[in-house]
Amino acid sequence: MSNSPGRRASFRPQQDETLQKGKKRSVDFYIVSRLLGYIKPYRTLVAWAIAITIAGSFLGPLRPYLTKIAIDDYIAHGNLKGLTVISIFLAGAILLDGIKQFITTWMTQIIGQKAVLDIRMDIFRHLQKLPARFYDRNPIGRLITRTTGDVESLNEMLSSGIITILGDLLQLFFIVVLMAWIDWQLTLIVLSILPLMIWATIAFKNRVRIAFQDVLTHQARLNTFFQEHLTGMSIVQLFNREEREGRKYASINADHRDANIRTVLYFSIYYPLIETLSSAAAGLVIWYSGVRLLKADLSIGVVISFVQYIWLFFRPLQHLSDRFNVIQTAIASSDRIIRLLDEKEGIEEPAGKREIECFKESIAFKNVWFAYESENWILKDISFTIRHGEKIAIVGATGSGKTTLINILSRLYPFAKGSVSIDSIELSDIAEHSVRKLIGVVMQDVFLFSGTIRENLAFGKPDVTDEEMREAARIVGADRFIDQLPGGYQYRVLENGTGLSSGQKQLIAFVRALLYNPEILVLDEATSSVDTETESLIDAATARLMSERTSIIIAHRLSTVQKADRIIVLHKGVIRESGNHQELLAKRGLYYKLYLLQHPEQTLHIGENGAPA
Ligand SMILES: Nc1ncnc2c1ncn2[C@@H]1O[C@H](COP(=O)(O)OP(=O)(O)OP(=O)(O)O)[C@@H](O)[C@H]1O
Repeated sequence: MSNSPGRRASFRPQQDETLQKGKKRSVDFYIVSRLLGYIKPYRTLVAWAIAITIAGSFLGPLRPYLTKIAIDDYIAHGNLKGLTVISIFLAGAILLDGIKQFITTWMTQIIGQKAVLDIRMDIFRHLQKLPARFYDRNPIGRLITRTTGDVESLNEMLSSGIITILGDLLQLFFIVVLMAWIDWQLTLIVLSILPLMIWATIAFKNRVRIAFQDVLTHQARLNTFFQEHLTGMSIVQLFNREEREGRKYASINADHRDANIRTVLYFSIYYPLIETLSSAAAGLVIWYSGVRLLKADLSIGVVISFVQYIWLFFRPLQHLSDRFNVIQTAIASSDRIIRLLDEKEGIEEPAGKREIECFKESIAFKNVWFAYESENWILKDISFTIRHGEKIAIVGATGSGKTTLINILSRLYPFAKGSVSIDSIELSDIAEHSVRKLIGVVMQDVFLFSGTIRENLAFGKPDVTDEEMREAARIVGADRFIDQLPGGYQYRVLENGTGLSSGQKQLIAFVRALLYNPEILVLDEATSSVDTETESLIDAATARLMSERTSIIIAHRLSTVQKADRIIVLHKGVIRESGNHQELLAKRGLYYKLYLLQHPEQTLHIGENGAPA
């Protein structure tokens, strides 16, 4: 029946497909227009490359035609002078064609490299603006693939794609015109193969496009896994996971290989097929030429020129399918790159944000609620005030939300409900860079870049003088160990501070923070234990860093906690207690329990009333 459910259902995919196609076309158009934006600065170079390609595209097709004239008009009539002249023309055409190829290759490569440099810069600048939330969702390996594999395939299109396609199309046009000019019947034989070839090319193109996308997806997975395991190699080794991680890698690697093999399979079918079709065309031309030669209806020059034309004709055709491939892959890559560049979440700061030059009065959290994911509240109804010059310690069990509190204050994550203000100005109304200038954060895990100690210390203040740097290192107490390093301040730190102890890295982070000289210091104290000497060094350094500065410290060590003007006790995202060390001990509440848990040896020193003896 015509209106059976099955029949009706069959309409849907078709409609969807049409919609999809329409959407895809507009997406492709959008991508192309964005890419053109990157080419625009080099339009003069592009114009030259196009002009030279157009001007030189007849040189290749001219060669068989000149060969035909040489044979039929001069060799056949024993005209040596004519033969010499035509040979000079032929040599000139070959030479000019070579020069044209050199110039266009050189120019298109330059255009590609320049545009790709701009794209890479845009990606990097954009990544620097993206918020922490974005990095929670996107594995580093995938992002690395954007600036390597994806940018590379884009480079291939920009440098060898479009202009070469134009050259190939023009060459095909001239070849067909010259062939038809010489002999239309033989031309029809050559063209008769074309439908088959176009069909094979389209079928190949579609399959290879999908397969290439698959390869890139697997490539990103491979990179993510590889990058993650290189970073965490010591954990892999310490937990004896080499074998199992090796197996996991083998599986991802095998998927990548299979995806590649699929593309190779299509190529290994397509190229011999095209070869066979071209040979079939050549065979047909030779057979038909033979028939006409026997009837003395054709000259030998025509036959030789056509044999040359067949190879000239099918080569650009083959090139074209290659180029379309490059373009398809590059469009898929561009789509991913442009989607990344269009990622606007949290990066567009509306104009008119306030600048704060200095911190005068207080930081106030009022009924702040925060969740990393939907309604899974990590901070619940947090309210507290920090006055200028106060030193606040935040304590609480692991996972209670201490770091999250700091993440909110330094605007790494936006909060959902409530208000956070600095000097009565809403945090969200202050320009991001102004907040970050005001607040200096020392993270628990110190991150150092590969480079010299000096470069790492000057990260927040690039124009720092040697004297200032030495003075800051002296204040923090880092000068002694830095001086003992080979090369001192010029000592090269390896990636992420490898080669330095965790205590040394802490001290470097302190000097870096001191040089940045923020009005509000936020310090996530390291939990890893260091030897007693370094401990006392870090203790003293912390005290110096905090002195005469509003400080908020996630405190793990008793000495820091005791020195704080006020301690905020967090428990499962809620402020449970607040007060100074003695007040909180006297309360015998959560702080008291935490304190005893971390410092059982201190029990004896606590008097009956809860105050330290
Ligand atoms: N980027 C994130 N995405 C999702 N959840 C997160 C993220 N960072 C932290 N969390 C979750 O938020 C909660 C609070 O984490 P937070 O790092 O603030 O705790 P903390 O008190 O600083 O702990 P610790 O003392 O162990 O450093 C934890 O349950 C943690 O799993």
